[in-house]
Amino acid sequence: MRRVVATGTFDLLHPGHLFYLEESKKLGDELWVIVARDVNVRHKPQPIIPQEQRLAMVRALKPVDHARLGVEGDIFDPIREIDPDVITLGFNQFFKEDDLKRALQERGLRADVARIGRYEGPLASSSQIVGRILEERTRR
Ligand SMILES: Cc1cc2nc3c(=O)[nH]c(=O)nc-3n(C[C@H](O)[C@H](O)[C@H](O)COP(=O)(O)O)c2cc1C
Ligand SMILES: Nc1ncnc2c1ncn2[C@@H]1O[C@H](COP(=O)(O)OP(=O)(O)OP(=O)(O)O)[C@@H](O)[C@H]1O
Repeated sequence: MRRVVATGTFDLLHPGHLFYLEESKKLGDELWVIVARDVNVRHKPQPIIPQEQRLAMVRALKPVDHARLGVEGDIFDPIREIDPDVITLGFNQFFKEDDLKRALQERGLRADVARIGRYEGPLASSSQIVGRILEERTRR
């Protein structure tokens, strides 16, 4: 059984998220998703949707076999528990593949790292959806 781990914030689900998860699932038999905790989203504005609700929506998606919230502390703890064969990074995730590979090796974790491509859609970005709502609903 080949296990794949995908990660992300998944605020305001869109087809780009689905593409990332479908492509991740193709790399193995079982897809595990780690959903970022609100407190750990510091690289962009806080999510609109609360973490438990983001988790519930991700868990309901077809390619997803298991979904859980990440931890607040050491992000390698859930990886140790799941023991995946592959960890996928989305096209715009800030982690560099080589840095993540090195960090895994240093901790004795065997997972490989794969980068998934971009889905090109008119509104396949959480921040663009927020921008569009503000534009459309605040116009006088
Ligand atoms: C290997 C790995 C493990 C992660 N584990 C956690 C975790 O335990 N808790 C958490 O809040 N975020 C964790 N994250 C981070 C997020 O899920 C997400 O990748 C990060 O917030 C960037 O998200 P975005 O580009 O989807 O916004 C992990 C990321 C990676 C690459
Ligand atoms: N259009 C897309 N095509 C492919 N993968 C995507 C796309 N949008 C998001 N992803 C991937 O889905 C995962 C979760 O993404 P995230 O929650 O950061 O959404 P986002 O739409 O990129 O958010 P934001 O617009 O705020 O940066 C990440 O791995 C990300 O790279």
